[in-house]
Amino acid sequence: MVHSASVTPLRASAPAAPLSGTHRVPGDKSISHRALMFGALAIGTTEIAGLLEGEDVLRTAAAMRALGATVEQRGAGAWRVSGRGVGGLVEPADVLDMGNSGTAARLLCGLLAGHPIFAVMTGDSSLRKRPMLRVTAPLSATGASFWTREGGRLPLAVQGAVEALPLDYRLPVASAQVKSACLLAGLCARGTTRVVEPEPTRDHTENMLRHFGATVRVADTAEGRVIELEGQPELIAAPILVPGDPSSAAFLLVGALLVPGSRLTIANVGLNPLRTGLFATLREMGAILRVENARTEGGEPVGDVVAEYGPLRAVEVPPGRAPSMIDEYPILAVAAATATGTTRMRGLAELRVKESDRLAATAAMLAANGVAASIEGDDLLVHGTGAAIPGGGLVATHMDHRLAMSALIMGLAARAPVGVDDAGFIETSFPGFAALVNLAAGGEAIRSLA
Ligand SMILES: O=C(O)C1=C[C@@H](OP(=O)(O)O)[C@@H](O)[C@H](O)C1
Ligand SMILES: C=C(OP(=O)(O)O)C(=O)O
Repeated sequence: MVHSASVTPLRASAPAAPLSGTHRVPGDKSISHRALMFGALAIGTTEIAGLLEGEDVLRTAAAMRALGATVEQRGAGAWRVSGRGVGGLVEPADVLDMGNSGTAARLLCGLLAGHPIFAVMTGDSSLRKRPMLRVTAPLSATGASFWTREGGRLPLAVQGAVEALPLDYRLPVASAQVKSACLLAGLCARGTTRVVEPEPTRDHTENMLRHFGATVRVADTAEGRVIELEGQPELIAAPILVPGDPSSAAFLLVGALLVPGSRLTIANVGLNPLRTGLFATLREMGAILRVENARTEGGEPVGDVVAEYGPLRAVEVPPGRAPSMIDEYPILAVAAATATGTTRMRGLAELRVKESDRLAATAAMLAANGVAASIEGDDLLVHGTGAAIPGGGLVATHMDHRLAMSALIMGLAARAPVGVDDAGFIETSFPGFAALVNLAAGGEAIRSLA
């Protein structure tokens, strides 16, 4: 289950045929983490269908087991979680290793803060560089104590609160992980936990809390979006249907926009409006991208997304859109590389603290393949070629799945093949990525570089 010590270099080149057919991508990563965590906190047995079986989510599954929940795989994507009730998690016997996953680590901090137990958490060398103070600082106000490595990095130790106090916290950055950590801690606290976000971020936590029976109020006010949770609810197990991950669908859909003659459908994609900023941006760029069979499933909007090849033009992406497409900038940059004109993506400071410094790494990925890109403050500028990307470069992925997938999609639309130094981290969020691209391309567009 864990990314092995060996690296997986891959190379992508223009496919012999356009991308076509109807395909599905694995389950949504954000919803999958939360399904396992809420299942572990609920009374009864939660049946999950469509769970993402990527390494990040498997880390969460292992952590929930270590905290006393029963977590079983029943079939492909079908998982069963028997929970311990809010406040019922037990002290783990060993260190919790969250691998490459920021979401798993930060949400778990919230969950642990509310339980009177001691735990130690670590992660891989990418996760150990990422800031945890953004959660440990607000969570300390519950009464929990955190000890982190210098700079607020993992490994960390936590002694959870005996009687957690409710938080009243205004997020300094737009982050669904920080919001969710506060709400998870608030489950164990007596009284109302209040979180204010400057910009709305993905609301899967709020939706799932309601789905399990908690009382959550959301109001848009002059100070931002205010979320209030009534503490110490009894969460009751409820079935969860995980839609396809729009952040994963993005790679194949952009591939279809870029490879001449393509027409591709990704069925069953989650279309929560707080996740669809990329699709809005691509449409502004002139992309032929439409939703068919729009429906609601398991409380989340879902649809089949169809993409067709066509020319793209540069746009300016406003900073306020970042939360709704925060993981999609590397693949948007690939689309922008083929567009006519210069695309400016504004307000991307948060990209510096992802699995890698995605702002620098995305610019370097483009530069290595003959596309001019620059960083001005927190903005990324991509000078589109208005034609095929030159390609021919080897991209350093820095343990970052989204860079690896973006670079490989770029290779499909480039004149010369594009290599990536290590595609192994794609397993964190999109198992089977290369095979699915090759299926859509009807041949080996992505192959081993070894
Ligand atoms: O809450 C979540 O599931 C996520 C929130 C985002 O992170 P931030 O909260 O740091 O913006 C996103 O980048 C990550 O992939 C998943
Ligand atoms: C940023 C990401 O995930 P996480 O923060 O969970 O590592 C991502 O999947 O792009």
